[in-house]
Amino acid sequence: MLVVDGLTCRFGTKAAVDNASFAIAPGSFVGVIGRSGAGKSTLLRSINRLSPVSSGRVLFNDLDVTALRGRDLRQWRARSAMIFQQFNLVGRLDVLTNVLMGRLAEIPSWRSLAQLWPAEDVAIAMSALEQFDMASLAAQRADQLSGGQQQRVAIARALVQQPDIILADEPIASLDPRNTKIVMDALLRINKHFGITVVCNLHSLDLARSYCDRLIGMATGRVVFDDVPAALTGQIARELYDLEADEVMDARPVPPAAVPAFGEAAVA
Ligand SMILES: Nc1ncnc2c1ncn2[C@@H]1O[C@H](COP(=O)(O)OP(=O)(O)OP(=O)(O)O)[C@@H](O)[C@H]1O
Repeated sequence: MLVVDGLTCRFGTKAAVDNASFAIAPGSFVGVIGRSGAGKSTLLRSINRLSPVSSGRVLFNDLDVTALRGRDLRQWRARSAMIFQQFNLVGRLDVLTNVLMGRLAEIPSWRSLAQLWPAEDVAIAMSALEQFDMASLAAQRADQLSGGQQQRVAIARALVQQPDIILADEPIASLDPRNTKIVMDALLRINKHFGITVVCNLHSLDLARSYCDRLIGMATGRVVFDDVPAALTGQIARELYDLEADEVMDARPVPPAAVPAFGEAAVA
């Protein structure tokens, strides 16, 4: 169970996250929604401890995440894998090595510096790539891939961390509709097949309603909505986005997300 308890993250006098509290049960697929600047990224980054916490706590089971330092903090960052909008791959390295980076917390640094990856880790990384139809591209430089392919490599890297939770910070913001679906389906498969909790910042309400089993709505740093997608009325959406409801609630929802089996993703 992930518990966010009175979490506040300040930048100067501005509270990017303001007294946020909620609990997320294992295996959930939670969407964090809200307009630009609402505090979604800061919330995810503070759970991973990439952004500093001003007050309040993040707890994971018995672990006080906010109090972690040094090696314990590094281990938490491996257990709470981040996926970023801009993929954050090392472009000059091949795909397999990028995925193996997800194993860094498990192996001595001299081995990774010398790129002496244990055979078992190579097998884990290749298996992750296979699950996203990316194994044939293992030797290719990461910067030669399309955006959708790069994000699948980033998801494979997150998966080999064997995380308890994946924190995806607008993972589809730079992708076209086809790759958006491929990447969201990949996150859904990880969630349903491995039971890994996914918390995903999304701009699109339609995607959030299609893929998530719960939505947390933020406005000016505060949690102002926390419920199942069906409870998100046009009125609440209008308040969240400060727009006319029909501007944010598409009348044609994205087709419901059936959970695709591994290996079904098309190579983009
Ligand atoms: N490192 C920082 N230094 C100063 N202010 C910051 C920093 N990071 C975020 N902020 C501010 O905190 C607020 C929340 O930003 P955040 O990026 O968390 O929002 P968001 O909902 O993720 O927005 P977007 O959807 O545009 O990414 C914004 O006003 C932003 O300018």
